[in-house]
Amino acid sequence: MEELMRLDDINMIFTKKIGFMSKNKTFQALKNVNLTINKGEIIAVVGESGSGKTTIGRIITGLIKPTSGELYYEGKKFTGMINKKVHNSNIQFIQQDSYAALNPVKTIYQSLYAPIKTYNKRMTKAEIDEKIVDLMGLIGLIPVDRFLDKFPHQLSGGQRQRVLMARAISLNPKIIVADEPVSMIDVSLRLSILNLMNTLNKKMGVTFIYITHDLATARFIAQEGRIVVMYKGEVVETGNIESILKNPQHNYTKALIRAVPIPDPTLNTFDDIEIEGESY
Ligand SMILES: Nc1ncnc2c1ncn2[C@@H]1O[C@H](COP(=O)(O)OP(=O)(O)OP(=O)(O)O)[C@@H](O)[C@H]1O
Repeated sequence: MEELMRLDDINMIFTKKIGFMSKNKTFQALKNVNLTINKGEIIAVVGESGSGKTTIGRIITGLIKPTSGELYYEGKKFTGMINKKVHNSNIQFIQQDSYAALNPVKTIYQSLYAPIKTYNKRMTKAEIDEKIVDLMGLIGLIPVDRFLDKFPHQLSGGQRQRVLMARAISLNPKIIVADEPVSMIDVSLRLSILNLMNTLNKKMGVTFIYITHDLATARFIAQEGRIVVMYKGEVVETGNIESILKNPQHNYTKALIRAVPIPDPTLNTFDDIEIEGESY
């Protein structure tokens, strides 16, 4: 496998100001994290709340800089954001709250159009419109005309997550970091979003970093990929998910497995879920 990004001994220390006149308090959110991300793979980062998953995601995307350690992207030192507004279009971040991620006063068409135009100055309006129609088809929001003039609040959570996927892939990224993308949407629609990530990974070769507290969805999405288990800011275990489930090494992983029922994906447990109403 070809290396795309490497996190080399990353530490992240946050400083919190506690009250007026009092001393700053520091908190180490990541401790000596080493991780290699390969081209085209799916990695599920699993851990409880506060274990540092989102912090890793924000560092990979270049939204924050680590306190120490180095990041390499395609073998070169990765400096993250070009400036505060312009992110590296190769690495996209999809957050949990799809409503907050979209501008409430812009239509879906406007939300998709702007980033494509920003990164492809030479594309004409007609070319961008064609690309938007293709993207909408790819992420399954059809008939396209039914959605383009809608505002975010007029869509369901699942539909908004699809729009975020479309916006992310519109820039032809190499990596998409999806931070709990299904935790705020209806259980019956989660599987379709997870499947969409799998499809985009297979069709476009996009590397997905799927961040979750939920081992079951991690297992579903990373069947052929890898899992990274985080505990208190450290990567405690990494490898093929089935091997880790069968033979967990770290006590936290053992506890995590005991705490949640994990449906076996080979039993197609999810297929039994009836999706009512909309099919996305
Ligand atoms: N900007 C910040 N300033 C101070 N502390 C922070 C900041 N960002 C994160 N933290 C702290 O770092 C720790 C790890 O946070 P992080 O969001 O990475 O965890 P997480 O595993 O993603 O948890 P969750 O699932 O709840 O989002 C938390 O204790 C959090 O309070």
